[in-house]
Amino acid sequence: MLKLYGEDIASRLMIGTALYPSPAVMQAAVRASGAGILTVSVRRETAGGATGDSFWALIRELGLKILPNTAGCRTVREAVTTAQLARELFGTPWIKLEVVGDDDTLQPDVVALVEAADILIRDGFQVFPYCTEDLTVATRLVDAGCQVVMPWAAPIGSAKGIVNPGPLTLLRNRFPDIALVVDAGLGAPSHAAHAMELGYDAVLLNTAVAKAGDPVAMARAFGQAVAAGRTAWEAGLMPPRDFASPSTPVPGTPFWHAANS
Ligand SMILES: CC(=O)[C@@H](O)[C@H](O)COP(=O)(O)O
Repeated sequence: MLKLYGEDIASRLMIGTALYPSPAVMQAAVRASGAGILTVSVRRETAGGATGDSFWALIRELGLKILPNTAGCRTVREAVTTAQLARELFGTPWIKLEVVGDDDTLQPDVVALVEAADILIRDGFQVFPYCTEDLTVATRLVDAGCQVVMPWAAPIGSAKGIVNPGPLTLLRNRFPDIALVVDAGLGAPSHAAHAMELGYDAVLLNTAVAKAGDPVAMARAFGQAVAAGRTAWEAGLMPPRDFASPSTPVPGTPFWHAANS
C-alpha cells in the first residue's frame, strides 16, 4: 500500500478540485476516480470570500484525505504564509508546496521551492514539493527532509503527458525509498499509466479530468489507468529491445523453453 509520511493511502491517484463545470460534477468526478487524496488551493479559495465556506463544506463531504496546496504563490514568503494558513484551516501538517517561477509555463521556481521547503520542514510541516524533473533539485529537497517529491510530467494544464521520461526514470533509480509522484501535465489515462509503469508511487492531476467532455467518466478512466499501470510495474515489464525475436521460435513448440530464450 502507498505510504506517505507514515500514513497508508488506499489509492495511488491524487486529484485536484479546480476548473470543474459545477460543484456537483466535481464531487461526482472525485468519487468516480477512486482517488485517495484531494488537493485544494488555499490561496485561491480563501480569496474567493463568500464562496469559501461552502466550497470547504463540499470538500469535507467527500471524506478524503486533504492535501492543501500553495498554488498561485510566487515567493517564499507567500508560500510559507499560505502553508501556515492551510495548517490552521485543515489541521494538517501536509502541504503541497508550489512556488511559481514563470507565468507562461507555470514552471516552479526551484530555488525558492527548496528554501520554502526547508523553512516549512523546520516548522513541522510534511512537504509535498511540486518540482521539475531535475536531479539536483530533487536531491536538495530530499536533503531538506522531504519524504515525497513531485516532479512534473509537463507544464500544468498542458495535457502533454510525460515529456522527459529519462530524467523521471533517473529519479526513480536514485531515490528508491522516497515516494515519487508525477504531478501536472497529464492529459490522458495512458499518460497516468505511463507514470506508474516508470515505477512512480502515484500521480496527481486535475485539468484533464475537469476539462473532459464527461469529467465523471474521465475520472473513472484515470483511476483504472493508475491501477493498471501499477499492476504492470509490479508484474515486471519486459525491457524494450532493438531487435526482433519471434514469438513462436520453434514450429510446434508454443510454450517458452529455456533453450529458446
Ligand atoms: C491541482 C494541482 O495541484 C496542480 O499541480 C496542477 O493543477 C495539476 O496539474 P494538471 O492540472 O496539469 O493535471
